Amino acid sequence: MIKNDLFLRALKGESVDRPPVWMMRQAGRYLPEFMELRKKYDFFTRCQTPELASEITVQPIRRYGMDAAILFSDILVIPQAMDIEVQMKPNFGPYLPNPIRTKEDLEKVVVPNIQDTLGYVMDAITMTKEKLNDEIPLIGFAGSPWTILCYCVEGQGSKSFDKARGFCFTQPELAHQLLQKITDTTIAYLKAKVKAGVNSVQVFDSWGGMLSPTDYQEFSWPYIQQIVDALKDETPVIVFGKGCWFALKEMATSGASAVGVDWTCSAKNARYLSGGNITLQGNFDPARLLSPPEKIKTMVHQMIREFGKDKYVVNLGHGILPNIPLENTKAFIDAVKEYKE
Ligand SMILES: Cc1c2[nH]c(c1CCC(=O)O)Cc1[nH]c(c(CCC(=O)O)c1C)Cc1[nH]c(c(CCC(=O)O)c1C)Cc1[nH]c(c(C)c1CCC(=O)O)C2
Repeated sequence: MIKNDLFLRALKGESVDRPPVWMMRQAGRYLPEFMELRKKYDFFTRCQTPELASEITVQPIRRYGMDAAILFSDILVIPQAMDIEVQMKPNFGPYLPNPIRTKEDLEKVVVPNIQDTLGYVMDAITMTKEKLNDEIPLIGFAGSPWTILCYCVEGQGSKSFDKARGFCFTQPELAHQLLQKITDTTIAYLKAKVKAGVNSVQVFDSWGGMLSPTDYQEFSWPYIQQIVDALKDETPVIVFGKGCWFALKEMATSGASAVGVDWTCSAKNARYLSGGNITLQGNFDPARLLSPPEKIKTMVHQMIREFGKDKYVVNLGHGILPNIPLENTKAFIDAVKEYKE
């Protein structure tokens, strides 16, 4: 039994005294204690060593006391497990030297055995659960199949993922085959995470907003729906799509427990588009955390009033930026804890 279950109650839609709070990318580069470990170990060593991954996961909790922890890992461990080489290059980001562009490339992509390839993630979950000692829930995550395809085809990060989108329109059959392989792997992966002890999972469709609303319905949404269908009876599922306000209705009626929104969609509009009944999560502009702490508190209280304290999880609209002062993050979290109707 988890002592602080605010987050899980909000996902169930129960009434709470104040909404729960966590931050996307809360285990990250804005924390000096994270930067210390980053000096000593490269990115995938940090992901693959359960002692390090679990330590990094609890670092922000120790400092700020969020209402949920998110396991330190990356969405790109999935392509890695599928035999696609992924490097994390300093000052560059993800780099996949052999991107998937042809039928031959696709044939080499495997749907792996999860325990053999990603067993280290399950070990990190076990170790993190011990460290958290049932104080707060632990969130597991995966990228959406479309967002993973973006990296697999583009071979690196991009502002618009032109090659990935081009692949879908020039070779749609291959695109669907790749999306299905990623989906099958992701479902098995998330089920293993639940078995290992995570209390909820979030699907990050970080690049869903690169697609037109019509193409989203072909290349992204059906695969996320498969994941929700496969997981929803085992754990609460959160679907977050960056720039995907147009899909809020599908998301809200998919069987997911909550839907994440970014800051380009107002609370009012998000409630309207999602039908008004589902738990929403978001959507503070990450750059707003550069405001003075007192201002942050005012803005957070305003945001809670706009979303309403119930059926709401306070979060950023995307990941925290590396240059956010520590006291500003503290102001964000404290503002939620101090909130009173
Ligand atoms: C698109 C995406 C990726 N990874 C992720 C996404 C989806 C969420 C989002 O859109 O922000 C998800 C992710 N990546 C990481 C987490 C950890 C858990 C958390 O605190 O939220 C999560 C949930 C750690 C990480 N993943 C990465 C870092 C920074 C690199 C480092 O620590 O050396 C961290 C803390 C590396 C990464 N990983 C990825 C990129 C583009 C980069 C490099 C860009 C950058 O530097 O920010 C891919």
